[in-house]
Amino acid sequence: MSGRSPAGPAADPALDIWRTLPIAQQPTWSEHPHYAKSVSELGSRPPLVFAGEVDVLRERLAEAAQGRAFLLQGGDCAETFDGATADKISARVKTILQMAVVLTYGASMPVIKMGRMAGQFAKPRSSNDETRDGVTLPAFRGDIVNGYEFTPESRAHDPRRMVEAYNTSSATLNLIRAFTQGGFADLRSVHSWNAGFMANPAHTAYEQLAGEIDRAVRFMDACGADFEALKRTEFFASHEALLLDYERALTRTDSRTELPYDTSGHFLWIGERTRQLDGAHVDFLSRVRNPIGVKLGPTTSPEDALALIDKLDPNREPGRLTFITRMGAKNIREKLPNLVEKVTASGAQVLWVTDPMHGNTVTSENGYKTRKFDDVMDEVRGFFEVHDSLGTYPGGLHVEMTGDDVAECLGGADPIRQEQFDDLYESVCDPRLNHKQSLEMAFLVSGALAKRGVRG
Ligand SMILES: O=C[C@H](O)[C@H](O)COP(=O)(O)O
Ligand SMILES: C=C(OP(=O)(O)O)C(=O)O
Ligand SMILES: [Mn+2]
Repeated sequence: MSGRSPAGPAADPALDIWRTLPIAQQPTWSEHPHYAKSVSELGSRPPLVFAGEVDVLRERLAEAAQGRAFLLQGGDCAETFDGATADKISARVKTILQMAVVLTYGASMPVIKMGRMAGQFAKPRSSNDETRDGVTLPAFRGDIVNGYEFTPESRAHDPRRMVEAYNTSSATLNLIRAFTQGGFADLRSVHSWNAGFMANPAHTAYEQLAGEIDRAVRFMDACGADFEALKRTEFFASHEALLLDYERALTRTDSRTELPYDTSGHFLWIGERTRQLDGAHVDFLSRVRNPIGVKLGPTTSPEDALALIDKLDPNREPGRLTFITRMGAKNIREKLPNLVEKVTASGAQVLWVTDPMHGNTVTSENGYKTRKFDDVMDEVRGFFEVHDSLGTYPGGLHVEMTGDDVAECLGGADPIRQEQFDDLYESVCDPRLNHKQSLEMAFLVSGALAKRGVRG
């Protein structure tokens, strides 16, 4: 792969300007005895991704920004060290590949496959603390910062966890690369996995679409399509670039271009809670060459969006900037049009993606953080409606999902009920769509994409 990065963090002093700016949602560990050693250890480790791969992704996202590809980005809210098992990783990759086949058929265009994987370990929180039975401890901020177990030892912020996050990301990425490059991703096998979903009587509504995909695959086979080439697929890694100690230490100068790339993942996004225009996150990410996403919640003004474009994509380069809107089903039809209109009128060509999860979180009657499948789908429909009415392109889907049979989100055709939460709720942060709910969403979105038709 081209784009080797020399060892050691990039030396450019501009990459440290963020240290002088207001910064939200960081651990308190700079005085920790292992802080300096952990950061320097990360700085000497090999990059997790290569600059050349990052450039390929930027080109793919540029296609999507121009209406010629669709982004599917999915994975855990919070990956965990214990959850990095072969079974769980492969189930998640498999589910994303299954969803992608269904979406590719509906969209009649390439689907860019991206995991919230191999680095999604840091969590912004609403509160610094958590209280249980009268005991207050620091909130869980993701395995890269502290442990989920509710004890003072586990909840203490420990910088050595950054090195463990790197090692876990490396193992995860190694397995993802093996799966997606080693024959596992063969289009025919991926399609055949969907037969399991279709065998469930709850899913008969999707029979026609599944039948059409089946005939299309058999038609390609009969025509002698080069299935050798379809045995491999591109798969990109992404996470929220929240923990700037980690991101900075993994930023390297690309030997081809002499430009800085954050080699912790191909695509990095700035969260809703850390997108302050004069804050550390926007500054740091403005200085790396990776494609960048920004989450936009319902309070985002068009002026905010335009200022973010000026800072993060001053050259108006398609593929550089993705806006991931997470408005909530109740808000999207009211709030999104103005943003899209003003951004489009400015001449910027960002990629618009919907995150239908984070604006739709509620607490179930029995006390679990959950989301209703119907609300999630309503936001997706609203996203399509808004873009259709403005003549702009709804370019992707960002979801919290797993390949496992968990019960965390309510509803779906084979409905999850809150009574199942006690036994099957596994997430350490936000509720994810389970395997079946994820596939169901893919069928529904595929139908919506097919209805739009290919618009040149
Ligand atoms: O994933 C997103 C945030 O980290 C999460 O929704 C915050 O959750 P909290 O409100 O429970 O802190
Ligand atoms: C923290 C997240 O989202 P947001 O920044 O949109 O709240 C997330 O994607 O898990
Ligand atoms: Mn989340």
